[in-house]
Amino acid sequence: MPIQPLPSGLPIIAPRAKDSHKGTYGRALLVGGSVGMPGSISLSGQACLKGGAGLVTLAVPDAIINTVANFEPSYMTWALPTDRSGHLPFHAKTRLNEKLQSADCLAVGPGLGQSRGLFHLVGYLYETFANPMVIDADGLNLLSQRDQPLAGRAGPRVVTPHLGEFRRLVGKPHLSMEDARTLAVEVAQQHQITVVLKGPHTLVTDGQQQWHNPTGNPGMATGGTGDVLTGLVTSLLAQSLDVYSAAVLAVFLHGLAADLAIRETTQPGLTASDLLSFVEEAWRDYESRRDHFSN
Ligand SMILES: NC(=O)C1=CN([C@@H]2O[C@H](COP(=O)(O)OP(=O)(O)OC[C@H]3O[C@@H](n4cnc5c(N)ncnc54)[C@H](O)[C@@H]3O)[C@@H](O)[C@H]2O)[C@@H](O)CC1
Ligand SMILES: Nc1ncnc2c1ncn2[C@@H]1O[C@H](COP(=O)(O)OP(=O)(O)O)[C@@H](O)[C@H]1O
Ligand SMILES: [Mg+2]
Repeated sequence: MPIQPLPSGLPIIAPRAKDSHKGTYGRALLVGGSVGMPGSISLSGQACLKGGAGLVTLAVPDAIINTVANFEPSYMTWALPTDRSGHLPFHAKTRLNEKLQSADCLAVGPGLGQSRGLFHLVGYLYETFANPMVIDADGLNLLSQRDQPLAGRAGPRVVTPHLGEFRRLVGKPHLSMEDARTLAVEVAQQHQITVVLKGPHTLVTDGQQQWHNPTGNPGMATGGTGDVLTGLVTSLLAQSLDVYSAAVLAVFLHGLAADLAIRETTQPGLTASDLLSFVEEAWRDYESRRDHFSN
């Protein structure tokens, strides 16, 4: 089959400069995890590495730090306190602040769980972190509990809800996917953020532009695939893409990885870990199509 061009509107990343080093590709900090959910933040961290970030640090409750560290030697970990319910307490922000100062970008949410302390912690990060930030999963559920969930951002923001999370964010429990896609554009425009409304043909919008993703398949309907996407978006933010471009390219590569994966696995058999291992194939496909049509 002839090589297909990349879809128009897809961000094109230049090949790596020969003299580049890990500092060139950014420092990403990911906050998440709780007792019982160490896996999701690890999936995000591994995806952040596979996406090409230079340095990846996972800030997690100290009760799960050994488990999280044992999943993957290539990221660093940063221990935060654990409260009696197995979550990060609000006062974790003191130790978190030490790492936030050197973070080029931040992701918050995978496996975080929910508590009063976390409600305040996530709101604090949303309103004070000046660099780009991705909010996913319980990070979104916690923002949803605020009077004005998406108001007061301190820097560029990407939110990555599935339909259930989007319904909570906008306070409309019965919203259809079709109406959610329309409302997502309005929400993005109102708050000047990027919204990634996940599902078949994920929508990415910053209120002005829209991307309807052509890649992906129902094999992705399995726990943890969204956590992988969070890591990929964060990775591209670390590499200095703007929030909209980072979201579009991450969503495209994520779906492409799944499309390549099911040639070798099956849709029912696809796991989030399999998806991770096909991110490299997705990069290879992207680079070969980019290079083929670059002249
Ligand atoms: N390995 C792990 O530790 C995993 C942990 N996870 C964490 O579990 C926590 C809860 O995440 P959930 O997504 O399960 O939370 P939700 O409370 O949003 O549960 C999902 C539910 O929402 C409903 N829903 C409606 N429309 C949907 C749509 N389009 N896509 C998906 N669900 C839809 C479904 O009925 C589904 O049962 C998060 O912190 C998340 O990061 C999950 O990511 C799964 C993997
Ligand atoms: N039927 C489908 N077709 C294409 N992509 C899908 C389908 N179902 C789920 N996905 C994708 O899988 C991911 C699921 O994310 P999410 O629901 O947050 O999972 P989790 O929280 O378990 O990690 C999203 O990127 C979504 O677009
Ligand atoms: Mg999710």
